[in-house]
Amino acid sequence: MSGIVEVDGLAKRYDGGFEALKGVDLSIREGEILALLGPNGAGKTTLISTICGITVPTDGAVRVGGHDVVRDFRAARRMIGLVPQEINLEPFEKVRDTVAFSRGLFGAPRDDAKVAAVLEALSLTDKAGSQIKELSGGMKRRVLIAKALSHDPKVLFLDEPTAGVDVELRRGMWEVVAELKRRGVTIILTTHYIEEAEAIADRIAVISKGRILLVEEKDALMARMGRKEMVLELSEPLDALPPALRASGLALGADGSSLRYVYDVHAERTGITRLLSDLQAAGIRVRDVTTRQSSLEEIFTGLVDHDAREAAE
Ligand SMILES: Nc1ncnc2c1ncn2[C@@H]1O[C@H](COP(=O)(O)OP(=O)(O)OP(=O)(O)O)[C@@H](O)[C@H]1O
Repeated sequence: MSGIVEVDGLAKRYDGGFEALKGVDLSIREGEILALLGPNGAGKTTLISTICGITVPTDGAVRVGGHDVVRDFRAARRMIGLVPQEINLEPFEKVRDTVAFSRGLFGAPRDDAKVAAVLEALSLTDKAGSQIKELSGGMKRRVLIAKALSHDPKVLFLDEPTAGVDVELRRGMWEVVAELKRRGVTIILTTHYIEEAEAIADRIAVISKGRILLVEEKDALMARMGRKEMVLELSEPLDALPPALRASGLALGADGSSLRYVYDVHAERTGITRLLSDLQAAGIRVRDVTTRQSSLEEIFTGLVDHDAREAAE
């Protein structure tokens, strides 16, 4: 089944020779929330603006709802809403008017009920008659989304929707995104905040240096992350692991003063109880125990670092 957005072999070389995208393939499913994670300069904005038909690719193609974004720009663009990172609103304009104006830009006929419905979806009904300058930062961001939704797009792109906002506003924005998904909008968001991807995305794509390194269901990724590492600091260092403990999955640290055990937190049996009694039986005394969970952050950093090392070789 083809996705609502199909990206095939997309490449972008800017004037001056810099290759911002090096053959990106991506299929975005209707109704999903896809988070695009990547370090600065990875190509996130270039990818989004190429999908939106604002940047012209050097190679490859993008189809949105079956329309080629270059050859059939207008039809493709009508299906897309784009929320920029910067707040670029006219301070004296009224909320209702700015949303209605955006709709007009797409050649959509005037439709007050539609504008009212969009404002309602973003909890801006009370502010419809307010001037932009009267709004808080969080409300202004919601107005940007309302403008992007004014022509009823099927796919919404959010470029860093919560960059530089406080935790409370960020959570408010996540609720807005969840509500839009419930209303059937497909959402692609770029973010630097890994916990943001963790909180709201159905799938996660990691991009680095113009290439997609991974696209995976968040739940599958979380299951992969469901591994924990337990470190046992020993009262007395060991020269080697006693034979009775060799099959236990324990690894002795380089200086012999700690043991490491990796287990799956979701497993019915983690093996910890057994391990502790085996240690006691072997006469090994433990001074301290710490556990740590591998996080999406580590998976992400590991992927990007590995990519950087390969590039350097
Ligand atoms: N118009 C341009 N001309 C030349 N190079 C460009 C142009 N626009 C972007 N680049 C370069 O392409 C690379 C990718 O930029 P892009 O903005 O797509 O990255 P990004 O992942 O969105 O980064 P950030 O998270 O910092 O916004 C960067 O190295 C950038 O300097």
